[in-house]
Amino acid sequence: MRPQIIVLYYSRNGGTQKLADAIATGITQAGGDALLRTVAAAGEPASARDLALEPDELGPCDGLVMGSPVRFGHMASALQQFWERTSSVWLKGQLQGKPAAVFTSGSSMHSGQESTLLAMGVPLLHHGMMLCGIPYTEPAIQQTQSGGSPYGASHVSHQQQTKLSEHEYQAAVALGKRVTYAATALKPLQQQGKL
Ligand SMILES: Cc1cc2nc3c(=O)[nH]c(=O)nc-3n(C[C@H](O)[C@H](O)[C@H](O)COP(=O)(O)O)c2cc1C
Repeated sequence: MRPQIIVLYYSRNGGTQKLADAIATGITQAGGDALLRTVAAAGEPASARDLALEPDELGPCDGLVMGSPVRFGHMASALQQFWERTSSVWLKGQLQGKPAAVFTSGSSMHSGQESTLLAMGVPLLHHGMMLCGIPYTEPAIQQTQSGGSPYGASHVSHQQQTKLSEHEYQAAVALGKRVTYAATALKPLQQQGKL
């Protein structure tokens, strides 16, 4: 069976959603199925395109990639609130030993992308997930003049520009592939409870 990878994101203006789509492309190219899911923020309409993720969908997945806009150097509260609904998943260890990765969109350089990426990894580590970054052997990480980092995929949106640069796109595709290959490789050990 093809690895089922959840791409969970929140996006108000579309930049983070563009990264989610590039990551989904990488997942598909690596032989997996990308399940694009979102969360609704209080006072905002639900996504017209992707379903809202419910915690009970986490158990069957083989990996998860999570993305958020930068919100004062941190992830959006809608995503934090989602993780606060996952205690039963955590108690059963349903994400333990599965690969994960993170991505973000922020309006300018040096204004919180790295702190947001690192903060998003924290709940995933609490769930026992195996966090993947993007290695420096990926040319886009070496060459980018905007987003893309060893901590995860990213986009610099400057005045709400949602179009990804070529390097941002390539880094996001590479991250989707890496999580999918990791899910394929880890699944036997994960199912035996060795991770
Ligand atoms: C409340 C708020 C706080 C924000 N804080 C930051 C920030 O700390 N650093 C930054 O680069 N952008 C910040 N932004 C801008 C968004 O992160 C940026 O526009 C992002 O690309 C939006 O992603 P989206 O297109 O997926 O909605 C903030 C935006 C809002 C509304």
